[in-house]
Amino acid sequence: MFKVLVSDPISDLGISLLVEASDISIDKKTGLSEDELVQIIGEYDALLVRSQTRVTERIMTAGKQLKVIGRAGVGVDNIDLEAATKRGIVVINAPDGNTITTCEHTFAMMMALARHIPQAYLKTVGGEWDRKSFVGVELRNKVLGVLGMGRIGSEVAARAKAFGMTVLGYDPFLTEERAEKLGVKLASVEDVVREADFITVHTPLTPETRHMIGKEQFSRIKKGVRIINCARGGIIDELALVEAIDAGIVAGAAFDVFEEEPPTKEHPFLSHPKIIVTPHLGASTVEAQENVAIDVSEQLLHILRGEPYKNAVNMPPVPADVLSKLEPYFPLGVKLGSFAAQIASGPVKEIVVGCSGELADVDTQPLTRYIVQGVLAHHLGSDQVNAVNSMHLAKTRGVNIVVNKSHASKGFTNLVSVTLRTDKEERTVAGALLNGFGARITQIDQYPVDVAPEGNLLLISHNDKPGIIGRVGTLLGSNDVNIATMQVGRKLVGGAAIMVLGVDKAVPKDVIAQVADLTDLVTAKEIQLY
Ligand SMILES: NC(=O)c1ccc[n+]([C@@H]2O[C@H](COP(=O)([O-])OP(=O)(O)OC[C@H]3O[C@@H](n4cnc5c(N)ncnc54)[C@H](O)[C@@H]3O)[C@@H](O)[C@H]2O)c1
Ligand SMILES: O=C(O)[C@H](O)COP(=O)(O)O
Repeated sequence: MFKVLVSDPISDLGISLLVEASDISIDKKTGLSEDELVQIIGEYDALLVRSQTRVTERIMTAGKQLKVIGRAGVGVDNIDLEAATKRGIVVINAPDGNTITTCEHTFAMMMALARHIPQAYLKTVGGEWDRKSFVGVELRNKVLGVLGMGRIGSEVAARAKAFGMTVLGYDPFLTEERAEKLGVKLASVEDVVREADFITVHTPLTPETRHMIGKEQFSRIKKGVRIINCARGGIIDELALVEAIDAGIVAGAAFDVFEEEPPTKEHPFLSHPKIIVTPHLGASTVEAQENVAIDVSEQLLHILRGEPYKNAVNMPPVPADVLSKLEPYFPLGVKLGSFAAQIASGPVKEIVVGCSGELADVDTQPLTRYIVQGVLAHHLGSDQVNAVNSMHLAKTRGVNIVVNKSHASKGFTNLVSVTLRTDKEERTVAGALLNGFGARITQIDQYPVDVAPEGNLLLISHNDKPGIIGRVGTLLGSNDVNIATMQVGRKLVGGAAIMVLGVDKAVPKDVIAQVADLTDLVTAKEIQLY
């Protein structure tokens, strides 16, 4: 008999599959503290949660029998994935079940914002008949900017067209062809900021999307814009937004999510007349809750019964003999993928994985999964992509995967390479494991290099002229950026060259811009590998 603990409010109908299973016993105990969960988790084989329960390492350590954590919903930012993976606990989610519901909530918020419905309701039930203060705007003929064109963003775009809106879409994986299919104009964040009358965000919260609409964007944003966030708190800078509304730049905002949930009573959104809020209700419909609970219950049963399953967001099973040969290359694969994703511009269309040397004789499919994970995680969020779901995600986003194998490995025992083909360019990174030195990046595009793939790196392309290294060093030094390592690579004396600097901390964006402005510099790009 497997014991399942349900620790958040989850649809009864959705989990009826579990309730009716003869080999499952279910306990529902919601609203428990971490201490209370630690006390009881030891007797359970599975834990079923939404976003309220924070599944910490402490809880997992106490969960000696725990085999699976099921998230009835999309985001797994409340679950310590690393701790789960370390303990071999499979984490599964239900990414599709609440897409439509959240899309519809986005429209509910957009229309409530356009027509001041919450404010008008409050006055009316308070006994006032105020028909002057709440003149709204139509959606028809307005420009909607959608940042994040994944599951929810694409559904929002489709419905916006029915309202007669022009949709500008931005997503690192959105190609011209897909945009055309969706009836969306492919745009940049900058286009959206300058042109949109309504902006809605549908990305995960990642280092890249954090404050993607912040002070800087508000300084250029179209006057009178209205902003909606039904994705994750923190994608829009909350304080900068309040300032922009108070300055008369932004007309209003509708938020379902907050940087800190629940927000404190003093949070400026809660008393602002032009901001409407809901308490993270995006996924809260009868239908969505049934869908996600059914999805996650089905998978949970498969895992407990030792059957194949989908949507695991953490650990992939790899056969022991393959694992022993490939495992040392997994972290290198993720970093090569991430490095390539960070230097390539434009939507990725194809990932070409090269495995040469002794690896040519091994089934390198698991390694490919890690490389693809590295590429996708940069854009989709590291909590959403892992070696189990990376190939599936690449497929659903129309990214083609090609694997080339060869015994010729340029003097290395094994050489792993990643080439990204985008709409705009082709970029290559290769690496190897060197005896006594660990993982190294051995090639960036056509340049041979020797770089440890870790921490903050600065990749500079420049003309091979005397004095350039000194100018870069002086500029970074004067901005308190310490250079820990340096590598230069070139093909021809005096020709195009690259410089890879390892720096002790993240380099501020304005300093990178100053580096890029130096004479004989072509491009400067920061890469973070953790
Ligand atoms: N409010 C709620 O209750 C609720 C409900 C469901 C989902 N969500 C959240 O909504 C978000 C979207 O969910 P989804 O199911 O559509 O996810 P998804 O993975 O299908 O889509 C996210 C998209 O964001 C894109 N993206 C990543 N970085 C980007 C960037 N810098 N700029 C532009 N786009 C970028 C990705 O390429 C991807 O296509 C997630 O954060 C999810 O957790 C919230
Ligand atoms: O990521 C999600 O699925 C949503 O944020 C919904 O979260 P919830 O299940 O707590 O409503």
